[in-house]
Amino acid sequence: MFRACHRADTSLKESRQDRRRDRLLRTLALTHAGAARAGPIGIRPAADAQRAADCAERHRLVEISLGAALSATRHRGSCRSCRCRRRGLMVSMRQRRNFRDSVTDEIWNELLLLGHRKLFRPGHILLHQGADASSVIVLTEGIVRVWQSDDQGRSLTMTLRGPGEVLGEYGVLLERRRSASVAASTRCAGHTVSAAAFQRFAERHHLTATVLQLAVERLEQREHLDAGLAHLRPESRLAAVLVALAAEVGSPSAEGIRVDLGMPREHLAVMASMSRSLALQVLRQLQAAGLVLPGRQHVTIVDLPKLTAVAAGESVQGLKP
Ligand SMILES: Nc1ncnc2c1ncn2[C@@H]1O[C@@H]2COP(=O)(O)O[C@H]2[C@H]1O
Repeated sequence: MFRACHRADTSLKESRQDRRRDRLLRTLALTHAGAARAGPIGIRPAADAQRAADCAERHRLVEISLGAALSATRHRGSCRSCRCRRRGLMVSMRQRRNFRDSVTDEIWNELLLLGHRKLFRPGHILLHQGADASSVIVLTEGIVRVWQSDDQGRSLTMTLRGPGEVLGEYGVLLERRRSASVAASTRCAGHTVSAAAFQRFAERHHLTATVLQLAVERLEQREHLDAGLAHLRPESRLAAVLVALAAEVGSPSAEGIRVDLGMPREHLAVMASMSRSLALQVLRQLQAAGLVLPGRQHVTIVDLPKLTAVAAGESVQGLKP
């Protein structure tokens, strides 16, 4: 009787252990499939395995978007979408406010309806410096490069701008010629709205001040960056430029925050006020320290919190001072 009970008890225990092991293996296999790069997400019951895999995918995105630290406000967070209570260090990214963020869906859609949609190939020039400002382009997809040419024909890239921006607004609202040229860095789509229609739209919705305020904020940020550049070491200068571009047009990718430059990497040198050879050397140093992954026409920021620290002039492990 005792033996029978003991056997029954043992086989119960074994089958429980087997089931637990099975669950574990299935869960790990599923989560591993879904989260090869997401890191451990804990062991869950088999019934939850699919949800765990979905969650791992979401986590990766959550982590990447939150991991894109610009504001360096670190906090402990958990995944709200699946309530799996996965805790970790998360950092919130403060992306630049643009026109799209400043208006309701209704107003944005009304603006799009005022124009006609156009597609632009990489390299296409949307606005020419010095030309009459007869329209604005409401950018809905892609990234553009803004640059100015000086009297000697040298061009200075000022910034990159992304979807949700109104391009050519300075000339139209201030009734001036184009202050800069704008070209598509990637494939772009936008709605061209005539100057008169945009002015009426901005007045109707009391948006003239908002558009000008966004422009002033942008110019102030550029001035702030330029002022900082003068005092910083080369690696901090380049890091500051990359961090600023990430705030403008960075998008989450599997490796980190991808910044599509739409120009050879050497052009970053001009933005960071240094020679091309020095810029390439610094990029290699940042790459060796695991902070960035340079591509042909893009740079992926692998560790934005550290790059932000470098931009602020702090010393970072792995980067030679
Ligand atoms: N410093 C800048 N930062 C961002 N965008 C700019 C900057 N300078 C010019 N632009 C944009 O480039 C456009 C060129 O034509 P506009 O001057 O009409 O309007 C300008 C802005 O939309």
